[in-house]
Amino acid sequence: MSTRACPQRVGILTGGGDCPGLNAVIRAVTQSLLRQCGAEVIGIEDGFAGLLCEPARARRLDWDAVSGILLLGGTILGSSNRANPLASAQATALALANVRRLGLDALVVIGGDGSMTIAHGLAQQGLAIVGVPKTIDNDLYGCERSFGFDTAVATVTEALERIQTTAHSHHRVMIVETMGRWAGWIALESGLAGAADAILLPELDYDLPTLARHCQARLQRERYSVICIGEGAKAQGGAPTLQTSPALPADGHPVPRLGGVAHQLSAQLQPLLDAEVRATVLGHVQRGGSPTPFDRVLATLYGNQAAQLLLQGQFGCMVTLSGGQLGHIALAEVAQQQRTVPAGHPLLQAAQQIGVCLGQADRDRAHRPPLDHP
Ligand SMILES: Nc1ncnc2c1ncn2[C@@H]1O[C@H](COP(=O)(O)OP(=O)(O)OP(=O)(O)O)[C@@H](O)[C@H]1O
Ligand SMILES: O=P(O)(O)OC[C@H]1O[C@](O)(CO)[C@@H](O)[C@@H]1O
Ligand SMILES: [Mg+2]
Repeated sequence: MSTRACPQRVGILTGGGDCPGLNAVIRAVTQSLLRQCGAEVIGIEDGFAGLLCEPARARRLDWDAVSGILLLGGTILGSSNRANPLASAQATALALANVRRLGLDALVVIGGDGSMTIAHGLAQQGLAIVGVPKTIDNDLYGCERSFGFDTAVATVTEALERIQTTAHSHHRVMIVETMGRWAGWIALESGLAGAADAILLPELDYDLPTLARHCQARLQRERYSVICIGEGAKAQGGAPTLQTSPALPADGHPVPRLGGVAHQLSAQLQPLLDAEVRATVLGHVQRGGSPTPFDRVLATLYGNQAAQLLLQGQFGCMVTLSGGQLGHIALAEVAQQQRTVPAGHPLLQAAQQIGVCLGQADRDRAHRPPLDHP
């Protein structure tokens, strides 16, 4: 982290997959800077893709530009989860040249782990950067809550509630697949909130016979079952379910595209159960729509905190929430890291203790109720 004089012309971009609350951050950064030091705020369009255009695609953000956007989902600036200024020396040079041409003396990068890795690389080249932790996946190192996660959990929870009633009516086993890449936070929290009988995470490879026994026991008691599975989950000894990605641009960094594990699991489970199995992949609906009140507040706090760091001349860092307190962490610590669900996390313990199947043979069998359980 470094300290310099307070910047007068600040760029802001949104990188990675969009998520609810991006506009709330853009608004808070802009309003805070305009009000506190009259800095000019320049919005870069489509994330790092806009910074890699000749000329860069950017526009000025004033009070009017950010008025009324707090409630809006998505990002008024656009985003890209494919462009990468670190992919080649030419791309890095172009990004740095564009920052100079735009006259920016600092840049706010609102993004996830990939965007923070890029931000760190650019900071190492001398750019004054402050990061803001964005992602529905909640997988950013050093930060206990990224904005967007709460809204995604609310959306998945509502979906699980709806799936419960149709599962009950048709006496089916219903599998609901969430996003989250290699972190199971969305599946875990929404699975608990939406009363899933089994929660399967990328962090805990599931044992198919254990899961089948759990569902079968549940079918005999309740005649239906709901499984919530994170897209990065896999069976013990199996491989993650990947989609074919469209061709990347020449300067792109390949990020595997997940999705479809619910259909794999459905095919694995069906022969083992006495009920029909169905799969629902929730997909991008989890990223859309207006942020929850919690995410509006969190995103506003994060945006304002980013502005305060800029005003203090604190760069090369990302805003954080830790122990419920706002703070910041060096980008060097965040880059190339992911925050997955650790073994023994209190939510895992609680889930297992109340009888939710996590697909783990020994633990779940020890607590499996007898088939004639009332
Ligand atoms: N390990 C990495 N090193 C360098 N660049 C990366 C890395 N991982 C991802 N990127 C690049 O970062 C950009 C955004 O990555 P990614 O799609 O993971 O989004 P993100 O910012 O992490 O947000 P989210 O994961 O919430 O969508 C992409 O351009 C990708 O090429
Ligand atoms: O928009 P795309 O490229 O399909 O990305 C989907 C991925 O982005 C996220 O929504 C956010 O990182 C992941 O949960 C998901 O795997
Ligand atoms: Mg990411």
